[in-house]
Amino acid sequence: MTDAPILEAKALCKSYGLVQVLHDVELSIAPGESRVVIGPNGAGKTTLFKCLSGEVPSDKGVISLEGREITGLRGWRRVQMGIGRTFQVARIFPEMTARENMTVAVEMRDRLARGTARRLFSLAPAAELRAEVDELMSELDLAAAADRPARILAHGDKKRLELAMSLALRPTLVMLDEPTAGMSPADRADAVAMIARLRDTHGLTLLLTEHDMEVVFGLATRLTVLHQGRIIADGAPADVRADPNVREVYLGHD
Ligand SMILES: Nc1ncnc2c1ncn2[C@@H]1O[C@H](COP(=O)(O)OP(=O)(O)OP(=O)(O)O)[C@@H](O)[C@H]1O
Repeated sequence: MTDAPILEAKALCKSYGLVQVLHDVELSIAPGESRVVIGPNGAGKTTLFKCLSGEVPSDKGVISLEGREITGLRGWRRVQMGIGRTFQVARIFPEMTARENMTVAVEMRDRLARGTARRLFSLAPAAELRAEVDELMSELDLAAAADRPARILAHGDKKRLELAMSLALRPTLVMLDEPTAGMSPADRADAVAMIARLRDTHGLTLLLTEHDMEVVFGLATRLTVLHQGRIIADGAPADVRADPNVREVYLGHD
């Protein structure tokens, strides 16, 4: 692991109207880290993700990806540069089958790489792309759901499909916004094991938000605590867990 950060945010600020949601947020994520951002509801975690991924513009501050400034870049450019993202509610194409969803993602990655993204999609990609779709679907336990419309998939299948689609874009950093939200405890444990396995096999750096403490401490190599839009702690999970200030505003409520 080198010390040069994959993702860095400096003095990041964001307001919605008159309400300032992020105050001078500083974040530095090293390659191979699994960083989990925790904090009470409304702390600004999703807003931070949106600013980092380019879904909303930040008002002030600088964001860099592998040393290159990305602050003003649109979301799709950041995806192209290696940021993958999943959402609290899975964003998939509901009327297409799981396999068609995957095909769109794999084809898009291939077309962006070859500069042919504007051509019409046929959903009949080359054999090697079809093989890649099959491989990713079986890696994420989606083979049985492949030919079902995405809208009727079970909750966990939808979340895994969205994750598989983001992996199809071959990201270096994957941002997961509450990846186990709405799951049963058993499904949560499976999701943690799968995320850890994917991280290791694909060599991913992870940035997550999560409320479930078993998930947090099961995945985090480093924790950042956000409270009212400010970072109040950042460090090794055991140190953050023991921090009296963190216990006061968040962890002590468990
Ligand atoms: N589009 C928006 N317009 C106005 N205010 C917003 C908007 N999005 C979020 N907010 C406000 O910004 C604050 C931070 O919200 P955000 O969703 O980032 O918090 P969070 O830490 O992700 O919360 P949760 O854990 O509940 O998902 C909240 O007070 C929220 O009401």
